Amino acid sequence: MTGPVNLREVEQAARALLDRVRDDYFAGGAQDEVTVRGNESAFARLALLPRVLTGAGDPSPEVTVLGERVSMPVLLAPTAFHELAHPEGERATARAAAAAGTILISAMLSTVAIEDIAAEARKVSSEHEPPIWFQLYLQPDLGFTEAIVRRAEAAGCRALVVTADSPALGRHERNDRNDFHDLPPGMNCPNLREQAGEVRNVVLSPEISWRHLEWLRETTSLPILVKGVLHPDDARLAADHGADGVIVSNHGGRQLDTTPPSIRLLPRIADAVEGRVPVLLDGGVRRGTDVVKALALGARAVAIGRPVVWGLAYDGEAGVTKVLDLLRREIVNALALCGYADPAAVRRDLVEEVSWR
Ligand SMILES: Cc1cc2nc3c(=O)[nH]c(=O)nc-3n(C[C@H](O)[C@H](O)[C@H](O)COP(=O)(O)O)c2cc1C
Ligand SMILES: CCCCCCC(=O)C(=O)O
Repeated sequence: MTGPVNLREVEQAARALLDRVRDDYFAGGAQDEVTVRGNESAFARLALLPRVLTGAGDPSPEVTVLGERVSMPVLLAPTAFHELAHPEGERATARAAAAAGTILISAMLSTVAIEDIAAEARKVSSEHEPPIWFQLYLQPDLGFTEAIVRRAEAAGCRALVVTADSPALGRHERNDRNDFHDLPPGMNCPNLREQAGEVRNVVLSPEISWRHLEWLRETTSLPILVKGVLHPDDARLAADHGADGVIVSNHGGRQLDTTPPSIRLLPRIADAVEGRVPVLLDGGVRRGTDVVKALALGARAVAIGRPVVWGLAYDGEAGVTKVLDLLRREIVNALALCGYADPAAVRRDLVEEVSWR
């Protein structure tokens, strides 16, 4: 294998290529970045306790998420502004996700229109429609929210992911230091056509509530997932309000700093929803063993954010493909070493708190 052999090496290679302002935007988090660091280090504080002589056979990492058969329990988390990482932006990401056979959660704040992202993904396979979900910041202007939902539906998106952890923007001191508050000239967000493509016209409002989710439930027949759930009661409320899934996420430590690492909250949330809806997780996933730990603790699948943009910055479509390929191989290897063939069969007793550190 030439080039990076794991996601950390892709990160290093990408970050060496990015200028300071873009690197800070992608890598950074809120305030002291306690949660950014915690998301990753929490995985290392969980140990794997493998079973032996299970005769499980060759692992297949395929899973089903909301009725979607995907090649592995890893989705691409929504991340904004891919043209900051590579000139092809979300076009390259969409092709890599489609080729890898997994779900791209396309950000509302993409630098390529959702129609063009979907068209790009379709170029990869004429046999089946590549699965794309659309991430939404619910806007107080429901007319605008409805218009963008209709665009996502018409583009063929198969689920909506409502980001619920953003009643305000987290305080990113790196961006303040770099005076980075807007996209560079020539870049915009074409999903915000009615808002002149301007990010500054997006409203992150503390008035958004469960009532808005109810409104969305009545407005669309697409499955809805609520992303950014950290409290078990909110996971229950999401299911009560008609959500079809929850994503345990602290936004990669970019919103409220000092929230717990998402993997720490996963078991409580899985217990709270009692199997009513699938639970997904993102934040700090960098290894196949991280994925297997999340499965054991109750996730149907995980999503990765920064590794995708780092893959994109490293080598465009090929870089994202590399990230997904590396992770897929690691998952197969981790499953085999743990004594499992089927990701859906992984049980909670595979994971233990580290007590020897
Ligand atoms: C550069 C960047 C941009 C992001 N943009 C969005 C976004 O537009 N909408 C959203 O819901 N989450 C966004 N996120 C959060 C991710 O969806 C995800 O929760 C987080 O990146 C997972 O952590 P990880 O980067 O450690 O994998 C963004 C994250 C990053 C790093
Ligand atoms: C005014 C909205 C800015 C959101 C930026 C995208 C995001 O969620 C992130 O960078 O994190």
